Amino acid sequence: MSAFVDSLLAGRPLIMEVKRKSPHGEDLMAGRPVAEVVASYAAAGASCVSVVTGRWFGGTPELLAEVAAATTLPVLQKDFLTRRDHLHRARDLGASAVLLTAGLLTRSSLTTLVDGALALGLTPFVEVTTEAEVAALPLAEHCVIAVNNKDIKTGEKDAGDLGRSERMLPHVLAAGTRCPVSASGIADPAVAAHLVRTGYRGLLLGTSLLRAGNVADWVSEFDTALGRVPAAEIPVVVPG
Ligand SMILES: O=C(O)c1ccccc1NCC(=O)[C@H](O)[C@H](O)COP(=O)(O)O
Repeated sequence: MSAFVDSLLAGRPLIMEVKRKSPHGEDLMAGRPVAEVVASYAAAGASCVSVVTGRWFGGTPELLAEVAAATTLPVLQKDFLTRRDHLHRARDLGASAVLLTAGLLTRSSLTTLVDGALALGLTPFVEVTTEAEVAALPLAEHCVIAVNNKDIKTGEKDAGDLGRSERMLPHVLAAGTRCPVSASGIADPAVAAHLVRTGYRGLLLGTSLLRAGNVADWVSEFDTALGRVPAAEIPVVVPG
């Protein structure tokens, strides 16, 4: 059982991210309080919230606690988590899911961390960029498998290759996950809707939402592109 996966599968397939800085040093919060950004995500219909605590993106562990205190939605911690005590800290600070970056961990560390996360009731959110990483994944059926469209090894300074998500989806599904996610570099609501139509059950959105003037408008464009009627436009029928 995973609150993170259940929330994504039951609701809008959007994980909305709090990240202080872009890889190029741009201030993405623009002076807004964390709680205000998180509230705008919840109001716009996020199913889950992600928070980047890595310091190269301006994050801190305390930012996780701040985000978790501001929402009842399941929270993903994005950082380079490499040890079991990192998992304990994540849980204690309020995370429901933890990022494990397959390309940066040995197979045995990844297995230990997936096991450790599950034992603590945390959902392993395993990020992959190659088919070989997917094939080597332990306990894939208990993990979210996220295809990262950007390259973390070069600090995600690239624009992102959304074709990677398309190419890798059959391999990700074959691994047995209930919840394939496409992450990073998704700038356009129509492209986001296309990824969902191809079979992704979750999208991780950071920069595009943090830069959007109005998150609700972005989501409404996404809903329209997906063929969903935005809640605000459903006519209220008063009986009798
Ligand atoms: O991807 C990682 O391995 C990673 C590790 C530590 C901190 C952050 C990490 N990734 C950050 C991201 O992948 C992006 O912030 C996230 O996917 C949203 O991307 P974007 O929509 O392009 O801002």
